[in-house]
Amino acid sequence: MTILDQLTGCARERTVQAKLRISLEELKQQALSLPKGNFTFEKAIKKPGLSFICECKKASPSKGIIAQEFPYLQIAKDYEAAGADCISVLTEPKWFLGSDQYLKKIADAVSVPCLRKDFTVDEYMIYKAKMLGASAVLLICSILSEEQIKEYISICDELGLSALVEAHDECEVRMALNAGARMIGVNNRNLKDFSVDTGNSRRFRKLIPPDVLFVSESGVSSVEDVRKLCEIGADAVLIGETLMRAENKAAKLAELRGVL
Ligand SMILES: O=P(O)(O)OC[C@@H](O)[C@@H](O)c1c[nH]c2ccccc12
Repeated sequence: MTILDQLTGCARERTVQAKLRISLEELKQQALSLPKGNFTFEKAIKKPGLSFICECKKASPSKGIIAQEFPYLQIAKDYEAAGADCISVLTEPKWFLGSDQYLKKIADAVSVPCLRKDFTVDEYMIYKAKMLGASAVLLICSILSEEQIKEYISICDELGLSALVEAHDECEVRMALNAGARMIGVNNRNLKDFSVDTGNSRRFRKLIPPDVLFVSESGVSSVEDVRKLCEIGADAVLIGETLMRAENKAAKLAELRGVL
């Protein structure tokens, strides 16, 4: 079994457990009774220039523990103060050591839009993301069918959430486009073997039409990486590990944004 199979299996199991506490119908009703979102995540990325999505992540399956100390609220506030356009929060508990509560507390404390970074395998998780204060959810092509992506995008539309549809190869980019994605994240990391190649973003950029937002995800570690991604016309970069390992996150973000 690959790690991706295990991650999706766990996400299904978490959903089964959560449904015992609150049924899908009840959660759906609660989520739909909240004020509709305003697609703020997409809007933040649409602004001219390269946008920065900064990630709060304690650990990952490929790197183990990345941050021994994890004052997630302070990290999120530092990101915001240093000019992050959006914040990505891992909620997957087992491999990424994330938590729904991290997202809820961060979304309450900052005014930039937050992405629920998790392995969405059930519509339940989208309603839950809304309840937690997220402005966007991640839909990973390699674990979903085109039909599911379509269906989940329409649930997001109903809630005013943005969907970041993640693709790792040409076939998945086409699948995302066919499903009506307005925002595609090209993952430079292969979730099957964890190899990283920022050339993915360069290769797939031309497949993505100009009216679809293009986010380059993973493995961005230097000003040079950022400059190259800017050159190919990325709308945003999603950076986790590089920021999480930096002692001074604000300074690191300023350096990557070219402000220093
Ligand atoms: O830490 P990095 O290499 O900067 O990567 C961030 C982000 O792209 C990565 O965490 C990620 C990309 N796709 C995912 C899907 C699930 C969990 C995590 C991810």
